Amino acid sequence: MNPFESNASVNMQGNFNTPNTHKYSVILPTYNERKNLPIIVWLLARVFEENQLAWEIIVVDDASPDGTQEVAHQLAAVYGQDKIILKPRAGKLGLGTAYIHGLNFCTGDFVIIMDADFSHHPKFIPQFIRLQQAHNLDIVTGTRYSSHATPRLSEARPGGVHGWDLKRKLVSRGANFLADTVLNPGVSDLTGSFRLYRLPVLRHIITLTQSKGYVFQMEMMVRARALGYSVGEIPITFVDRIFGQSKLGADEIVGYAKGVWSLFVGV
Ligand SMILES: Nc1nc2c(ncn2[C@@H]2O[C@H](COP(=O)(O)OP(=O)(O)O[C@H]3O[C@H](CO)[C@@H](O)[C@H](O)[C@@H]3O)[C@@H](O)[C@H]2O)c(=O)[nH]1
Ligand SMILES: [Mg+2]
Repeated sequence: MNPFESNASVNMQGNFNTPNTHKYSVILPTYNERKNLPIIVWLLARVFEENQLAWEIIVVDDASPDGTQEVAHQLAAVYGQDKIILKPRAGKLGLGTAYIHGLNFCTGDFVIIMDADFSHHPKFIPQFIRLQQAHNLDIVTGTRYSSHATPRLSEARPGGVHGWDLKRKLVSRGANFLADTVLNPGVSDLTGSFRLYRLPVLRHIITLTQSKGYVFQMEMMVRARALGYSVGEIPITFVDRIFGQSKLGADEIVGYAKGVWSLFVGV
């Protein structure tokens, strides 16, 4: 292992050694996240400021009836219009297209996509960034499972899930098992959506991706691997939301199986 790599992994938990002049854009898709948005924004701002990183958050709200957008406006007034950028849509158009929409407004060098309900804790972001920098990666993905990446690009400990019932755990495991077996992209958490992308890489993959809903994450990763982009994995603990409800329904599960099938036929 060269000294640069060993250095980088030793410092995975600490502060950055050299000034990081990159800018990080977070795309936060929201649907009825009025109670969660202020806290996730506060946590994100703290992580970025503590690590002296340039940042912005693009909130893509799909006309949430609970008043999420009013909260986003208030947050923009507090943190600055250049930091909290609300880019709403007229109705609930799905998670995949929310990322596509948000990406149009990102001005960073890297894009982080994550959920707004604390299932993806911002505390993991510095680890994503360190792994990306240590190996000049195109993508770093959070994993709730045991990493499939080479040990160099991951960590031995597995991630985890808290707060899901057995049915939801089986749906997630089954979805990953199905795509892993049929498409074999070599990434352990295909359905997870806590990821860091190099901006042009995300733009490239997103133009090829056809899915609209939750299946989007899986299709993005399968396409990234097929295109030869480098992917590292960071174990994360996914904690189910406290406020509000998941928007994953039976139609999304059917859409997922269809997505695996069309990639199998087409990739
Ligand atoms: N703008 C927009 N946002 C949406 C939509 N649907 C969901 N969201 C937002 O997307 C995030 C995730 O939605 P949840 O409803 O909380 O998803 P989940 O069931 O917890 O699913 C999680 O795990 C899945 C895999 O196991 C992931 O595929 C999914 O992305 C998410 O991480 C939340 O911030 C939610 O407000 C939509 O149609 N439009
Ligand atoms: Mg959730």
